[in-house]
Amino acid sequence: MSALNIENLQNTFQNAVNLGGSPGAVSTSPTQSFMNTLPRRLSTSKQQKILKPFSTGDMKILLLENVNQTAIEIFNKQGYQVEFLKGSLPEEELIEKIKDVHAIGIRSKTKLTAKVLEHAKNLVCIGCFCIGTNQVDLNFAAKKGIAVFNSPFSNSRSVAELVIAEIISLARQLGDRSIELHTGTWNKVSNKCWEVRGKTLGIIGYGHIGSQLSVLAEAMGLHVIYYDIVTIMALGTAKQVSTLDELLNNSDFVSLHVPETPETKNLLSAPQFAAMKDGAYMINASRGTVVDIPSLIAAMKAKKIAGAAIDVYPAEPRKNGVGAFADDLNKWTSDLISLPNLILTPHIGGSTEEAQSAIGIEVSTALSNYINEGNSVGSVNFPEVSLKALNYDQENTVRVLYIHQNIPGVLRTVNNILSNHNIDKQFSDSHGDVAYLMADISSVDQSDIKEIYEKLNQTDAKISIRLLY
Ligand SMILES: NC(=O)c1ccc[n+]([C@@H]2O[C@H](COP(=O)([O-])OP(=O)(O)OC[C@H]3O[C@@H](n4cnc5c(N)ncnc54)[C@H](O)[C@@H]3O)[C@@H](O)[C@H]2O)c1
Ligand SMILES: O=C(O)CC[C@@H](O)C(=O)O
Repeated sequence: MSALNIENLQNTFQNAVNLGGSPGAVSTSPTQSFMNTLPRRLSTSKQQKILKPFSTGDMKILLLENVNQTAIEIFNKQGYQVEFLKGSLPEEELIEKIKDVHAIGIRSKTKLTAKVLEHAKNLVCIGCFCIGTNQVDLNFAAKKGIAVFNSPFSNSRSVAELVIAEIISLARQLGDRSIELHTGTWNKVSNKCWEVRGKTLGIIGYGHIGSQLSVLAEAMGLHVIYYDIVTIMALGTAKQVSTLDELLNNSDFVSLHVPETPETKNLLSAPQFAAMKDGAYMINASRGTVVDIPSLIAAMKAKKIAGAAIDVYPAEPRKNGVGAFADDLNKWTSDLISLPNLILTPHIGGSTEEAQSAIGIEVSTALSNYINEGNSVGSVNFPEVSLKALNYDQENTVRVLYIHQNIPGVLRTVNNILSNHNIDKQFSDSHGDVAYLMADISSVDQSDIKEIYEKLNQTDAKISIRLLY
């Protein structure tokens, strides 16, 4: 059973009575000012009706990992109950907490595995307040009817700027000079310190971040080459190369911007470091699994690699704190931190005020749109379906949200159930094994709603149902 279903029908009916289909009742619902801030996908001159067939105060949102204040404000304006925690939670605590929440907001550390999601009886949607979604079992979530949203590019610029800073810092050994001076050592050297002008930057993964980095790097006089599994239009004078080896053989700096996938695990390991130019530099701000760290340590000890910057690690601490980054987390930590010209940062590539604020707004808005209207556009694991917002002229109209197994004959069954009413609009799409039907049906009396719900609930293909009005 999904969240806002039969158990919530009492609330549903109560709320319907409260609203009474009348615009005057809007003051009991979330503020219109918030709704006005939502980027509307379809404009209408009529006042949009706010669809919320549940008591908003019963809507529970759990926000972990210090999700930005902008998100809390948006959810508060909706009238939802928001619980906010600064860190992520260990599995057992997460399982307890997730049991009764309707939406959860996380960043990169919270692992929403099948085991955890199995306990999420009321969960309607998940917000990843970041780019990466590898921390969520996306297929399992979809099969449970849980839509997952992320922020695909709000922190791309922040990551690209960090990498630019690191390219110059590595070329000038800035980290080491700074540490030395902090401890009283004056070490004025130019040996193996370089300008970046005229050097070659090799970018692995030319997506949102890689291509931003390309533009910034060219502005500083670097030549840019890139390797990607798909053919992508080059920006500026950058050039795509056809093999990873070609990139590694020709780059003074190699920067990784690929997602975590089975194919990118240990993408850079001993053979790839061997293929790099002598004295080259490596930067990884993608995911910790992409670089085989013991091989990097060996290549740096052998002076094959002259410096590296790492922002992401195979295992990362759940929260900030002294002593959190140690051998019990990743067994090679002591070995790694002893290396010269190595910049280590605690997964802060996307951690700027600008990025976090934009992500907070973007993801909380997507979740609110999905909760309130059923609009799944932008979901990363779900069919993307949307219908024009209903307006107050459309009395007695109910929006049916029916998530179901993608098997033949379902639409016929559903349309039979809805056939006593006028189906004003209908939109259905599928994504793998899961399909999502959204329909606005008119001429529905309050007394019909429970019956429609119960009939849909008895269909074999049903994953979850919500009725909004
Ligand atoms: N350090 C941070 O704080 C931080 C912040 C944001 C994103 N990230 C990470 O950076 C990654 C990239 O972000 P993005 O927004 O540029 O993603 P994106 O999806 O826009 O681009 C990724 C690119 O990698 C390519 N790619 C995939 N597999 C590849 C492979 N095996 N070899 C070569 N290319 C491959 C894709 O074709 C795509 O062009 C994210 O998935 C995330 O894990 C880290
Ligand atoms: O903010 C985070 O925890 C993750 C940042 C980054 O890795 C992302 O995927 O956007």
